[in-house]
Amino acid sequence: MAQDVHNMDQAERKLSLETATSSPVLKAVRTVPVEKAASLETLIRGSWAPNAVYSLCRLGVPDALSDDPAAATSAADLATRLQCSGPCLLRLLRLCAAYGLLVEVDHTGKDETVEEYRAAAAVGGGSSPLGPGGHAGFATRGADADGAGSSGAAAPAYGRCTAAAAVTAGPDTAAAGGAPMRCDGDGGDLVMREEAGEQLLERAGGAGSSAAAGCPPAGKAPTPADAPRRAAAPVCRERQSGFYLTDMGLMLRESHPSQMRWLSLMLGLPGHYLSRGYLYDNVKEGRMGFEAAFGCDWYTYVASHPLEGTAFDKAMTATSAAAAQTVANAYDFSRHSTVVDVGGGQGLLMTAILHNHPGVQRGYVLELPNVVAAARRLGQRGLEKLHYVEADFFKPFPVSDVDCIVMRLVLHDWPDAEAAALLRHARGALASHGSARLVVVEAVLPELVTPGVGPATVQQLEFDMGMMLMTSGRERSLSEWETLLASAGFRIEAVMGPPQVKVTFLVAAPDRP
Ligand SMILES: C[S@@+](CC[C@H](N)C(=O)[O-])C[C@H]1O[C@@H](n2cnc3c(N)ncnc32)[C@H](O)[C@@H]1O
Repeated sequence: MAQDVHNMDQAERKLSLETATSSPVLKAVRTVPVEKAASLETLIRGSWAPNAVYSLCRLGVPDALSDDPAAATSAADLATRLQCSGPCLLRLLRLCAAYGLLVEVDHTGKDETVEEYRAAAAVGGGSSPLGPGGHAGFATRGADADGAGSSGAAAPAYGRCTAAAAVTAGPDTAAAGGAPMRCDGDGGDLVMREEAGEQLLERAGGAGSSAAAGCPPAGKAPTPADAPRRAAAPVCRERQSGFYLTDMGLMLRESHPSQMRWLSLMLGLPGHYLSRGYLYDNVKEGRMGFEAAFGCDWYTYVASHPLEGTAFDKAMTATSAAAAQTVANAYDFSRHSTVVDVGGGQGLLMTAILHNHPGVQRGYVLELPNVVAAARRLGQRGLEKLHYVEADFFKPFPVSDVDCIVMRLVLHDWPDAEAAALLRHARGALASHGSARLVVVEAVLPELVTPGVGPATVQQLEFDMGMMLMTSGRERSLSEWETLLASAGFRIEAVMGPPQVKVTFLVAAPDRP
């Protein structure tokens, strides 16, 4: 009979795997070390990071949270300001704090350690009032050491939790949908634990300690005399004063020049997030996952979804910032008089080219009408040479006799047939003199993926999945780039740039100028 591996501990699982592999029936099956199962589980579960950061940004946490540890805020206070669920926000903040990059918990307060809590509880005659885990950010001020604030506020009734529910969360917690504590008041030892974002005070066994821990027996209403006892066992005190933003978290603020917030919004909004659920359909049917999910292509979709459209355009700009300088510095655009950035987004790369190469006389950004409108609203002051041109790059370009065409992260959006069509239009727009060039800035995949490829290659392969799902596009190896470019009349002259994701660039010349 099949064993239930979910209920086995690691040793049992290993044994079971070994038994299975020594069985004559299964002898072809290799022994799999248990650690590999753990790695596989990690891979399967994946990371919550994109969704967590997206939610953080969408809620407005980076703008509401201080970056000063001294001004750390409880989740409950923050939730009140942001009008969201305190317990849920607490859990989200804890996860982000665990990721260790965006948010930290202030540990500098004077609050007691777990041991001190236990000692305090023992002095008061109770045991283990604090359950596993801290409870940072809960506004549990009802039982400060001096007893102040442990009001006999109307106790919410939770099952058998009656009188002692007077040990409630502070007033701000309630406003934030916070966590009143519950307790069984029938004489067992009391421990706190967390469940569904709430702190629970519950009976762990033993007798007679509940009152000492602050809970009168069930059915007995709290009396003023209960207050000092609650104070003696400080089950309700915050251990940590709250959360604050790290330097990296600061970059997620709306006003931060890096604009990285938009990348997290783009990746967390339905267009990107839901289409991942269609990976199977994409592979099974060869049909673009995005279209299976939304019934249209990505660019049609963003034209009628302004938040996603804006997030996409700004995310492109945000992730282009470093690359724009790299590209503008690494290739000598000053050899050309007219440069066109096809699908150039909001014009960041063209701006860098014009700044770095005063010899360039005119810079054009060819883009879809909605992107051009948004880019014009942004405005690039002092750049008279920069022109935004509405265009559909699947039609002949509205510019001609161009010295240099640059395309960054445009061709990877499209399958070979469309990419070749686009390239033919580019070929048609280039001047016929011998120095006209096409500069393609894209990732270059290895020809062969060997074991132990580095994180940059893994990232490229992940981008490849994204392209497949979102636009039927693809990342390409050098030989694939050669074939594609040749099909539109170009030959690669040079492969330049650091071997990093998306900043390798291919300089191509028309094969018959
Ligand atoms: C992946 S983004 C790259 C943007 C920019 N080159 C960069 O590096 O940040 C592709 C760009 O192609 C533009 N685009 C898509 N379809 C287009 C079309 N048919 N005609 C013109 N531009 C188009 C999109 O608006 C988008 O800005």
